[in-house]
Amino acid sequence: MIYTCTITPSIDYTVYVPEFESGKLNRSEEVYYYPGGKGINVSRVLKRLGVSNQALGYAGGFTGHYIEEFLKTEGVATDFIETTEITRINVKIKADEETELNGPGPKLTAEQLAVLTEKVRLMNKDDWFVLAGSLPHSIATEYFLELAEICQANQVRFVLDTSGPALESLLTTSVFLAKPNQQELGELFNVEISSLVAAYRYASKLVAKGTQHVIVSMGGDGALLVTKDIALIAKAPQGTVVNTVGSGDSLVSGFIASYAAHQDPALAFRYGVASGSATAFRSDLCRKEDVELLLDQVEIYPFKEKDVTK
Ligand SMILES: Nc1ncnc2c1ncn2[C@@H]1O[C@H](COP(=O)(O)OP(=O)(O)OP(=O)(O)O)[C@@H](O)[C@H]1O
Ligand SMILES: O=P(O)(O)OC[C@@]1(O)O[C@H](CO)[C@@H](O)[C@@H]1O
Repeated sequence: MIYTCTITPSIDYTVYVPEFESGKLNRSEEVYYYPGGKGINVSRVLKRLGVSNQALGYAGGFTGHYIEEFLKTEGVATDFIETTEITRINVKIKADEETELNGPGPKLTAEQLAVLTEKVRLMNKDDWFVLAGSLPHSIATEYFLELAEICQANQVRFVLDTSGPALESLLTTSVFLAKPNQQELGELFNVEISSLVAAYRYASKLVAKGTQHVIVSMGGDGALLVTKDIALIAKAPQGTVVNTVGSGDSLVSGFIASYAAHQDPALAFRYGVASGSATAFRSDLCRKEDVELLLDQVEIYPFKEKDVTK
């Protein structure tokens, strides 16, 4: 089974406005209330790609209830641990530019954290554990390290799509897939990554530390996959961008869905990039038919440092 885990879910209140002026009253006639948070997006896309999975994490209050009901109507299995705190609402403003306002994550008790640990303990070598989204600063990094170590001991495939201080420590454990975007990769090393060569060099450092597959996503420029055996660049398909929120999560879902079926990282990379772009071209997350239409438009070629000028 594939388990996703979102410590900090959200409702993504997504508003489209022709123009957005900060400091003024802006009115929108098109709004959506999507269940969000990175692990939840991974779950929703996996389900759309025909891969059954279960969404774990924490949810509470009327917003948490809304998320659970929404996922139920889409056929996504959930097993959230209830919080007394209301799950956050993240605001996504779609105007000429995309502006986001994300709320803080929940404050969790030791008992609530222990419930998740016990769920992870029950996973085995046929399972995947996808830890995605921000990890509240109030939770010690050691807690997440313990989850990673349990995965390692039980040969659970551990996928990481998070940012912040815990990420660096977690990347010293046995990670199956990490998907930082360019900025997140830079933050890990305290550098700005502005070229493919730099992305390759820093991704290689993560591979050297033990991460099996590193995908550096680069928005409309595509993505880079580095493993100990291969380095591939994917150019993203062209299209009309509607809403890029969740495109990185869709990349992760597409990679996992294809890898679980074929165990071929290059194939999975193509499927992942097509999934990411298919989401960028929709208001909500991608559907399987969108992904399959884009597959042939993803150009993939080997990365060779000497051939790359930027
Ligand atoms: N403008 C775009 N045009 C085409 N494809 C895009 C565009 N933006 C994103 N994508 C696709 O989605 C993938 C992931 O995008 P990105 O690097 O923005 O992820 P991210 O920063 O993790 O996003 P998020 O956190 O919103 O999920 C890219 O590798 C690409 O395939
Ligand atoms: O605040 P975090 O946890 O870093 O990111 C949360 C979030 O921006 O990420 C998803 C898109 O990737 C959205 O659904 C959600 O609102």
